[in-house]
Amino acid sequence: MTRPFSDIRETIFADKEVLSEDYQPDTILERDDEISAYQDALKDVLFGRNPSNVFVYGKTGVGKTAVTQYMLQALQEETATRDEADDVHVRMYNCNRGSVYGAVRTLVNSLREDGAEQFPKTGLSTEVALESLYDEMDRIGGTFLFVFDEIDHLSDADSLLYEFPRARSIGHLTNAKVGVIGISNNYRFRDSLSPKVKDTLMEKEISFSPYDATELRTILHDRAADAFTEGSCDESAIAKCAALAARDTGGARQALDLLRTGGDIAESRGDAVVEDDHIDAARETVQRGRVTDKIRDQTIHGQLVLEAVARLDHAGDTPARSKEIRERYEMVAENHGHEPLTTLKSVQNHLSDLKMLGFLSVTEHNVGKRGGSYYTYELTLDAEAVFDARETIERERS
Ligand SMILES: Nc1ncnc2c1ncn2[C@@H]1O[C@H](COP(=O)(O)OP(=O)(O)OP(=O)(O)O)[C@@H](O)[C@H]1O
Repeated sequence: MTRPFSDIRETIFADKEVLSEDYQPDTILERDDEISAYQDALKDVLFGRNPSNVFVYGKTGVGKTAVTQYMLQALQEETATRDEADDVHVRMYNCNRGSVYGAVRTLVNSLREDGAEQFPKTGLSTEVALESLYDEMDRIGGTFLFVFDEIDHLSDADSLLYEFPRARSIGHLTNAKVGVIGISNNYRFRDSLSPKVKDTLMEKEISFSPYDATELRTILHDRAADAFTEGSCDESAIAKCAALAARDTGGARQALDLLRTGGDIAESRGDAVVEDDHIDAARETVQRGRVTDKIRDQTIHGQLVLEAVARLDHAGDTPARSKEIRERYEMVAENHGHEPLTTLKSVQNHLSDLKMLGFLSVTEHNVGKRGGSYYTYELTLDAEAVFDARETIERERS
């Protein structure tokens, strides 16, 4: 046998990185309206004015993060050329399951000079953390734009969002200005905020709609030109990825996943060109990954409630009532080292969210003449798929 690896050649991919999740495209296609809304929302920064707060929402994979990064980079480049504009400092924070304290602490540390003492993980109050943040911001000066991705995952987002927009007017900041950009794919997040916060955070709302097949095709076509060697990706395979993703999530991430996985499959089969049947084969793999992503998008307690239903399902104990699910949820939460939510109502709220997202189905049961009723819940996906996803997510966290 020849030496392992020695006869493997790159054939299909010219630059596979271009199809990866982390790749930041140079150009954003098919989002002209959103780009112009963003430009409008942030243009005050060019004139040294306090930035408006921006709330960006839309389903997963529709370009919220990509467009935000693109706009902020363009803004930084433009302000650097203008005398009247302050320096713009951008910090992006993913709120996945975090607390306000954790968010502020991360921001403080990111602003401290290299080698400076890190802000403590515990032991201080959020107020102290905020004071330190304001000190750092005033020391540096300029305009700060804090991007909170998945802002709906932040416990007590309301208090943070109340705080920042007022920091300057109540004298916490003198030398610095601050704007908040909140990104979310949970349309109901808005309703959970207090009216005062709604008024300030929602100064500018930018809504991203799902892509249609034609738009996705344009995006994929552009990426494929760099990702694949010439002639190694069939135009009809691209159209197929676009059509499948448009019918399902309307997200570019799913379309790109299909194309990359299709390329992997073609490569592993030793085929020279990515064609429709490679995309068909990619569908199942991508689908499995999507379940994990969808679960990852839920708050930690939403995930634990889902895992509890999956454990009941696995033991043949579904359909189950919310009380039974709550008992199992408490065990699951403790096993994973989380303090369980204390009220039945909060578990029921998670059950209704999980139902809305299509993870669970619900049956209403009417009892007695007086018309009392109760609900039972069942899992709509495979319990094993939930266990696999939860394991992956727990592994990532540790
Ligand atoms: N208009 C576009 N042009 C080029 N690439 C795009 C476009 N929209 C999305 N993408 C690509 O699709 C992928 C997903 O986009 P992005 O991360 O911005 O989605 P998102 O809306 O922030 O989703 P989520 O809410 O799941 O984080 C990224 O790899 C991004 O580069």
